[in-house]
Amino acid sequence: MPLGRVASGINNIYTLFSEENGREREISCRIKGKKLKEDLGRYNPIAVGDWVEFEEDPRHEGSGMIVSRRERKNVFARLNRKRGTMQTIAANMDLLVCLSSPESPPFRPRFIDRVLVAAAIGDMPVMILVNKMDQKMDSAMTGRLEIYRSLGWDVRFCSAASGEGVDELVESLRGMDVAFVGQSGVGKSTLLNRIVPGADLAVGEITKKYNRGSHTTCFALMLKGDFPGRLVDTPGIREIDIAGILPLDLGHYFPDFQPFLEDCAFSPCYHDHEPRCAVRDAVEEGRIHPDRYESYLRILEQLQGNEPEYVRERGKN
Ligand SMILES: Nc1nc2c(ncn2[C@@H]2O[C@H](COP(=O)(O)OP(=O)(O)OP(=O)(O)O)[C@@H](O)[C@H]2O)c(=O)[nH]1
Ligand SMILES: [Zn+2]
Repeated sequence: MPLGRVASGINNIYTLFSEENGREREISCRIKGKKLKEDLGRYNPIAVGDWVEFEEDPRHEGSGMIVSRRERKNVFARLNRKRGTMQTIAANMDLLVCLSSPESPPFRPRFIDRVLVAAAIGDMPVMILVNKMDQKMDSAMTGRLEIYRSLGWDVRFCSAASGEGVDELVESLRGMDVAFVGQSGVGKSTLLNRIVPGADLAVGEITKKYNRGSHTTCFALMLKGDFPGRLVDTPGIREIDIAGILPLDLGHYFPDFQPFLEDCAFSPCYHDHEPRCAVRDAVEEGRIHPDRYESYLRILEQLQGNEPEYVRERGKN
């Protein structure tokens, strides 16, 4: 059965990229029988980046039915709070680029921390990319970026507007499947238009009143066009709610906590109220940045408020 890559999905109609005799075709598909066996009551059983098997309709060239989904190597997903289900934003990516900006919208390390946790749960590697490097960066921001770098994340800078840093970025992404996430208005569409000429993504004006962008992209979208590798644009995200892990395991998704996790007096330890907690001691001693610890506490609180059935559900698949 032919294999296709999910490039977009709107209102249960999916566009697949499928290669046939070295030629790329687009197939418009629905899910056969409306449900896949891989569908575990998720917000979306199929996500951009998925590999799926499909049957083409012999009477309508270019349209067909998705029959099954291949196992995923990784996912980037969040909890859709309204529906209480996991929403997969992209699957099978070599890299997730977490895009941010210094001033408009303002730098939000708390958001980046959530992206890093969600990506780690789904086994997706992350690059932290600061766009709009023409804007002013304060010392709190550069300090935070330095922490990410020291913890092993690739931290880069560019300006989609002027083009500075973009060539180096493109060089580092060559041949990879890469999804871009970020808050609305950080410049994803501007950057992708620059990287993939002809991508023609809508660029929104920053809503000045709130100093944040409005939603001009509606769904994740795998771009066509001239790039060696697949690039995926995602809608501007305001919040990322974490799910798929037990609250007690959250500390393992903070690499800066790793050296201390074994030394807490109580086991298990939530690292929030227990006496003689090695993580809290490390915060006191300045060995863990207090702001990273604050991110941890907020995510912990959110996880503890999740419905029980979404706590245990694995982030993957
Ligand atoms: N100063 C500056 N402005 C930029 C840069 N890159 C993009 N912008 C501006 O930022 C605004 C938002 O850009 P978009 O590309 O629409 O942002 P987005 O992240 O795609 O936003 P959503 O579609 O809402 O997710 C636009 O007015 C861009 O012109 C940059 O490097 N520097
Ligand atoms: Zn502890």
